Amino acid sequence: CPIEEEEDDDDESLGEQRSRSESTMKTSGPFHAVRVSPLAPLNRAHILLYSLALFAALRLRLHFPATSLPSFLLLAADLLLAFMWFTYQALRWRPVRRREFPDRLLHAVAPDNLPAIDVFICTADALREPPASVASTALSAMAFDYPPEKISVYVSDDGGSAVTLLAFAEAAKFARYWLPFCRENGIVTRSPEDYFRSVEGGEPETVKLEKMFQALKEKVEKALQRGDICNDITQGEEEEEILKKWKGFIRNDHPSIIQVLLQSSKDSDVTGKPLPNLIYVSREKRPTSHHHFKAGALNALTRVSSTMSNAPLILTLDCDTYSNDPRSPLHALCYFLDPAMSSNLAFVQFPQIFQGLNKNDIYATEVKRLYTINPRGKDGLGGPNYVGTGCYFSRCSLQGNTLPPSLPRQPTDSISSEFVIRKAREVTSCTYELGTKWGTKIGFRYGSLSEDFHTGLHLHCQGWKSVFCYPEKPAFLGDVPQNLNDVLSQRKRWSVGLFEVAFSRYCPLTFGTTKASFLEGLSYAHEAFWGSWSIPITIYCILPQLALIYGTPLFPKVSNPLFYLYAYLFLAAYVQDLLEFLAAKGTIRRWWNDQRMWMFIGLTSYLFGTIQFLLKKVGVSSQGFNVTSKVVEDEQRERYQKGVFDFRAQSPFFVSLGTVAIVNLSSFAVGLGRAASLQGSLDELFAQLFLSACVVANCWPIYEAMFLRSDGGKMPRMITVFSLLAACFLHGIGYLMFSV
Ligand SMILES: O=c1ccn([C@@H]2O[C@H](COP(=O)(O)OP(=O)(O)O[C@H]3O[C@H](CO)[C@@H](O)[C@H](O)[C@H]3O)[C@@H](O)[C@H]2O)c(=O)[nH]1
Ligand SMILES: [Mn+2]
Repeated sequence: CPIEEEEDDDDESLGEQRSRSESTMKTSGPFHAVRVSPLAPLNRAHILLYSLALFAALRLRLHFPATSLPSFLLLAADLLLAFMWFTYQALRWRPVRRREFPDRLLHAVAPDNLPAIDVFICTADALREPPASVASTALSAMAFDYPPEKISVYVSDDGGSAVTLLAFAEAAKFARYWLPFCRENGIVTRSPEDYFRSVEGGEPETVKLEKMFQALKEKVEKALQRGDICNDITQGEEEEEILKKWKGFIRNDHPSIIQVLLQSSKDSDVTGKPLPNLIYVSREKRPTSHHHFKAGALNALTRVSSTMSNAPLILTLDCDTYSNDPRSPLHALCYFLDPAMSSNLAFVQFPQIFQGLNKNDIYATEVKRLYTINPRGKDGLGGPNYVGTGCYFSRCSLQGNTLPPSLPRQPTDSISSEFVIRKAREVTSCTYELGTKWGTKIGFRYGSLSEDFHTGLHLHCQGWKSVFCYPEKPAFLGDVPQNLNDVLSQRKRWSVGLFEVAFSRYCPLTFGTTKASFLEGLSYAHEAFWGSWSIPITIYCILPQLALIYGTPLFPKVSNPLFYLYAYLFLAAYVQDLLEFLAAKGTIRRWWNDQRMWMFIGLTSYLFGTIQFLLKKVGVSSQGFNVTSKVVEDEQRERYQKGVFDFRAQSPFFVSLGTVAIVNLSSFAVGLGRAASLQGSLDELFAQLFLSACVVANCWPIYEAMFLRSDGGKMPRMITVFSLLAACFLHGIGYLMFSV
């Protein structure tokens, strides 16, 4: 019985409303409420106005003879901008906000009746994803405020590393102390790594646990450095026995390795309470068979867990996404246990929120639009995208209702019985999926490097719904890449993955709009075609600037009333973007960096991603899933924390950025010169001069890195030279285009 639509427009903030309702309405009432944004009507009115202006501007472009190359390019750019704008409006149509009342839920549902939860944690590279941190993420989920015997944590190790198994074997021992410690002291940050980062010393109990965790970390690090686990690292026969499983195998060629590290029915913590199940899984890998990256790993875990705990709910977590609020399961259950929703609710997605961002978020790694603004927009249509982590699924949405709920087994069989382990190994073998619907019709979907986007789209198209759950206190926190090259590479992977969906038979524009709903399809299309931002961004960052150098006007004069049409289109887009950003608790400085990174990403990740995707289409190259590194060197971390750009990499991305920076600097200088000396040219060329000025302002960190800095994060000399050469080349093209 949820409140379907509660359009109360009082001034109370959501937080206040929540605490008030929770304290006064403990007895009964719905578990959650939803409210449509009061801005929705305003958004719709603005959509109308803006689309009229857009239409007029496109007509104007068509009027110029599109025979000349520059007008043709500008027309192409404008059409793409219009397309991206249009698809985005679906997200502004009906944004909603929700809130949950977990206390009411606890009041209404006895602990015995709470459903079991299987937690999936993926890791893929012991060097880029430190195993002790992965174990810390697992511990944070094991320590949920939830009956421990109802929690099972499964870790998928695609990195095929004995060190990860060691870290988990150690974590299993540490859990005996850690879980009661959290419970008894009311600790909220239950990832030990993050808890001890913020808390130092204190009670003897705290100091003791800190020492234990430190010892765990050191042991794991020692093993990592050695690259081998010797007897002096392991302790006791039991651990040696466990680690033997990895003897003689390498990461891309090994059988399934499955180890039950904790078993709720047998193992208990130091106070005698049961512990959650903890299971290590490294699915079979052979060089000859495709493993489908993270989606493959998640599907393997889905099947392994169905042979063991088979919980009706599944939480997926990336190895760096630790729980920051032990009550997140209860928030999710406020939806899953609502009979009005549960029948077609596939998943409850929490936002991705990150720790360790620098003050002004120079690389815009918060990705506010993707992770917090857009999901609210989608939530009003049929539900947010799945974003890969911090998401509770109903198992049926992944496995289909047709599947037998569990394998036939004796109730007396424990999850570590020979029979169950044999089954689990069977379902994680390389050949198990051949000829099945895994990855196509059921489970996490294959065929895209953005498996999360792809899976969410499929579920919505099958008629499932989802919910965006955004409690005041971040439920999960993750890591961000801390240098520019890593950020740009990550976004390139995303854009390729999204293109793979956009140009498949599941294109959101056709498949999405018809199978889900028109607006949902549009909103999915907006993200699927992200990579195509590269075309208008590149054109607008180069072409008008070259024309300016040669004195060719491409936009109406300031004295022409049509100039105001362009001014409106430009300003309204940026101002609306800014307002939305601020409304989502952003700051102006962060917004500025966000729009700068949009431009940088367009000129690099999206551009290279588009090219790579095309090459892949014609069969030239293909890319795997490059795991983002979660290890940061001290020097880099320091630079990042100071908010200084890091260009220390021989990266082709930087040549692209450097070239655009130089072209704009020169056109801005020439343009200013023209405006000062030639009468009337400011009137004619103002729009282009303004555009150059904007790009120059955005490129400021690049000029610094090329010409002013001397620290380790400056632009490599070679990259500066290549950029200068490329800029000269572009000037030559400009000469041919505008002067001959
Ligand atoms: O073959 C693989 C590759 C990756 N992973 C895991 O996938 C997760 C995400 O990888 P990461 O390198 O951190 O990628 P990001 O770009 O930071 O991740 C975002 O984008 C991914 C899709 O590209 C989503 O899967 C993630 O949930 C989302 O946070 C990590 O836990 C990896 O261990 C695997 O398990 N197997
Ligand atoms: Mn990540």
